Amino acid sequence: MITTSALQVRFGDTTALHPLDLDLPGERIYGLLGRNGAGKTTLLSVLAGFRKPSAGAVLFDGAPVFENVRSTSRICLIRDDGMVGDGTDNLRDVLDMAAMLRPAFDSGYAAELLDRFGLTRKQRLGALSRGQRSAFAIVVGLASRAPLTMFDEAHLGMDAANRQLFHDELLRDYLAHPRTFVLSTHLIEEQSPLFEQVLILHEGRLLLQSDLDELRERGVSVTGPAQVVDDFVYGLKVLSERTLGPTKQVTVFGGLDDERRALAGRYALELGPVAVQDLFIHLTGGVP
Ligand SMILES: Nc1ncnc2c1ncn2[C@@H]1O[C@H](COP(=O)(O)OP(=O)(O)OP(=O)(O)O)[C@@H](O)[C@H]1O
Repeated sequence: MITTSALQVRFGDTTALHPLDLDLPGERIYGLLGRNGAGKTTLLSVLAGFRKPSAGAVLFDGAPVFENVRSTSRICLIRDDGMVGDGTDNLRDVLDMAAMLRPAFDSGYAAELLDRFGLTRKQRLGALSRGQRSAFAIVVGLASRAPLTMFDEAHLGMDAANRQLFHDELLRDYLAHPRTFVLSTHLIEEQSPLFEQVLILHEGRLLLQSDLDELRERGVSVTGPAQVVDDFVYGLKVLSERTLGPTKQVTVFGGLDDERRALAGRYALELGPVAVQDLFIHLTGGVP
């Protein structure tokens, strides 16, 4: 369980995090979303004990995090630069070091993942491509089996197949070894199926904490013949529209009452869950 109380981070005149009270029960997968500069990296850094808060507290399973080795050995933050060691180290050295520092590190699992990402232990960290560096950082993050594992845009540069492998492995290993994951991402549609809960930070404040299912019920997608859809959504709050030939899909904010649902049935319109990305853009102020 992670708890923050009145957690604040300031950089000179900039307040990156306004007093923040969070309660994140353990053994869940959290998605951390926010526009550029919203405070995601700052939050993850203080949760991991990399940075001292300007005020307030962070507790992991009831114990403070900053300068507390007992807590930090159980927390793993993979940063967006993917640098999990010194550039001159080869991957074997980095894995050996991680195994030494992290009580739950599984070297066999790391070897298996390394192989699946097409990496070898002899490669030098500094000589990996951007996507390979991210893949290696993910190997370290997953094999650490840290009770709190956080990935800050860890997929940067990875191709679609490797991102899929990351998502599949994360889910598989989470089910086999339940622990808490926090994933910060801008790939909202791609990663949201992984999330049990979504946190949205906006301008250094927690705008929303919601189960994914509840979030998706905040809107509806309506699909059908363009003119029928336009008539149906008249007067509703439209978040986005997509047209494909004669077919149109419109995302509306808010639920539909029984009368409107019956009407949709009568006109054979297809109703579906809302795209999290559409909601996110709406909730964080729309397209500039
Ligand atoms: N070292 C720093 N010195 C000064 N200001 C900083 C520093 N790090 C972050 N900030 C500021 O704090 C705010 C939050 O930054 P942060 O990196 O946490 O955002 P983010 O949500 O991770 O953004 P992005 O999605 O662009 O990575 C921004 O206004 C940023 O300019």
